[in-house]
Amino acid sequence: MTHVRLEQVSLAFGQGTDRMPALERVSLSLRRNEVVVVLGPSGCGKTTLLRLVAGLLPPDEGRVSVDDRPPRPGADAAMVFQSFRLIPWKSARENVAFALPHLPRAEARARADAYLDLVGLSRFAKSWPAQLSGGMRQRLALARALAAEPGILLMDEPFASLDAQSRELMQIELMRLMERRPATVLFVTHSVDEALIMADRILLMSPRPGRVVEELEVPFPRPRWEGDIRALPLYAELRRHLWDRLRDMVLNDPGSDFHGRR
Ligand SMILES: Nc1ncnc2c1ncn2[C@@H]1O[C@H](COP(=O)(O)OP(=O)(O)OP(=O)(O)O)[C@@H](O)[C@H]1O
Repeated sequence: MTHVRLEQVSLAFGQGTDRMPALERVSLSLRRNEVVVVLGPSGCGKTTLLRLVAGLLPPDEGRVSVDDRPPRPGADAAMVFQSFRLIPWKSARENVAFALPHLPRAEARARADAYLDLVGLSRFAKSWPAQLSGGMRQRLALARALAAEPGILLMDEPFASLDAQSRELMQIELMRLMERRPATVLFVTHSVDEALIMADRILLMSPRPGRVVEELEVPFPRPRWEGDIRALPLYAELRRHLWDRLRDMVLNDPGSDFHGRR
């Protein structure tokens, strides 16, 4: 049942007296096909956490495992970034096919087309990234990640650079995609609303060093795009609670620009 596990993971960056702990004794487990959102202020180690799960960084202490084995970089998980990271001189189809180097070319193109169709970009297979809107580029980045058919999707503030409307539409799009192609999702955001809309479970992290300070099951039924869960009294209550905790963390963090401001 447990897909991803971190046990007492600590990690520091830098050397000697400049050494700074980024994560301290972080333990968590993700169930298969669960959507877990990591919410926390800047610098609390959210991106570092994703890189550990991807197997791109080894922990200094503790253990990271995927299906009880060390994570295999590039094989267990695919990442989606805020900055899209598309190749500007390749078409949409080629951008997706590029993520499938192990497949024969014709098969990679066919798989790319299937995933472009899944995210509603079939008509734009031959377009360059620069010809697409921000929301379309993010859908393309999502198609590229999904085309590798990963068991784990690691999403680093994927919708943060989109306008408010595209962001809400992409949240719904991702939820719909996850119903058709389930994956274990670890999703990083600064947005309390995004966390409450997307998550089965929210992990709240504190900064310097990053620790998981609270775990919250999000009880709203799915699908969440039918009706507006934001109108529910429980939504307002959870939102308030998360905001209060985030604000206190930032105001009490000597490393924050907002330290001490009330
Ligand atoms: N390669 C690195 N070398 C040195 N320090 C690093 C490195 N990567 C991260 N850090 C430091 O580790 C801490 C955690 O960084 P991380 O990027 O994981 O935080 P984050 O929560 O994702 O931040 P943000 O919300 O601002 O993106 C920060 O203090 C950061 O400066």
